[in-house]
Amino acid sequence: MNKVLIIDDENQIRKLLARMIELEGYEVYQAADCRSGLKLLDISMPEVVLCDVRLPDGNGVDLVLKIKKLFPQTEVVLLTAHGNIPDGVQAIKNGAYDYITKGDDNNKIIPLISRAMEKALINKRLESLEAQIEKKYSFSNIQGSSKLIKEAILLAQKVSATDVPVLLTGETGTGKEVFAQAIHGNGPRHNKAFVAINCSSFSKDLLESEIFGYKAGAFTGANKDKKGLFEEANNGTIFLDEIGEMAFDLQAKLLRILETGEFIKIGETKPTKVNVRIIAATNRNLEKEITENHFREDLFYRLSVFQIHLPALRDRKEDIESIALTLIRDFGARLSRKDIKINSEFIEALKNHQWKGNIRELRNVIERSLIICNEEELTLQDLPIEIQNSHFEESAGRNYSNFELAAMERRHISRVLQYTKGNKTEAARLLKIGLTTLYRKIEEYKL
Ligand SMILES: Nc1ncnc2c1ncn2[C@@H]1O[C@H](COP(=O)(O)OP(=O)(O)OP(=O)(O)O)[C@@H](O)[C@H]1O
Repeated sequence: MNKVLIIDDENQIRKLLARMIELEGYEVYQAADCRSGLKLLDISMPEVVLCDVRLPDGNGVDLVLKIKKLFPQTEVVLLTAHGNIPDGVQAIKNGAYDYITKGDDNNKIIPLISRAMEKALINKRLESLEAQIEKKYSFSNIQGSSKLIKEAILLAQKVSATDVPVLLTGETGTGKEVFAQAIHGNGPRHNKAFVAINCSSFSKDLLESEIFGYKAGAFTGANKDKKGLFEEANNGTIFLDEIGEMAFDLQAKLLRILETGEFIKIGETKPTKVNVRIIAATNRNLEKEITENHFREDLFYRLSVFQIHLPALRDRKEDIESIALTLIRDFGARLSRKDIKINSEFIEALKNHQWKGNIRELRNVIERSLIICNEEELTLQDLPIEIQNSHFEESAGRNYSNFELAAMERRHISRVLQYTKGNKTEAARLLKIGLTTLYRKIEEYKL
């Protein structure tokens, strides 16, 4: 139930108001002075406060200021004396939602409370969304406790307080965008825009229009002016993903922004000035791209003032288990499989895999396994076949070629043994081979 607090020392009026408001379905609290009003606010957190001006221990107009400072999402409506407009005006300056004349405007009170309540509920929702975004854009979101990831986090934390351009390098799925968001979210620009663009998703001309914008009439189809992403990100951060894919002549324009903070829109003659922090990312070897004349050396030196390399998942194997468990918990909650158990072989197989797609691939594999799994426990069988295979090979201590019959036989026997929960007599019966043969194969394949 939504809550309203009435602060008024005139008992009769307060009780009358309380009755009226209760009849509208609100939970009503009452206080007779500033001190008990603030105390009730703290305990019951009402969304709306209806407050008299003259109170025994203070003035309602000043109280508005205090309430808004301590409880910014609460909306206050001031009850002013007849004809005292200056009080109402000052209350609004102090942050009140509105004011109303006591006694005269009784029929306006309920609609006003209802509007103030709507605003207070929006304030609450906004605060919770902001908290969610803050969490998303924070370093606490970056999982892993290996030395390599900790070093990368430490560097990123240091650079986040500055305006220096950052170049994030690392394979696909290693978290370059997650790092860019955290650097932005922890820096002085955190409450300004974070604009991301993947340079590989556009042709050269489209990318130029997207990033720098254009003037109406610049080319056929340019009917009106278009703001580019640099303007959208003004005072905030732009994240240029896959920077290695940017066309050579566009790179010159980017270099100019880095050097002067200015660029010229397509079809424009005057430069536009912006104040944008640039974070770029690549999974290419830019030094190699420079030698092949695909990337400008001067731009590289400008961008790579502060370079952070994000380690591949296979180079920080010690993180795989904890990341996997967190992902199982998160996806498990979403897929209503909160209490699912995890077989140790499942985790071992994850640790043995090469993870060319890094955390993105791990996320996808975990989500898929949870969807596929029909039992109470995640087992090897719930993993994609290539992960199962590499696990079998790893535990056999040798590499089988893709076409080797032995590899398939090993995998099949292992699965049947898992199915019979290690019961060899039952496994031999299902495989239609003798028990001694099964023992020999278990020995041979090191199962
Ligand atoms: N350290 C991490 N902790 C938790 N989640 C992570 C981490 N790194 C990456 N992820 C998750 O992995 C996925 C891929 O991350 P992200 O898009 O940041 O990678 P990327 O390196 O930018 O990839 P690409 O080069 O393909 O753009 C996202 O779902 C992200 O939430």
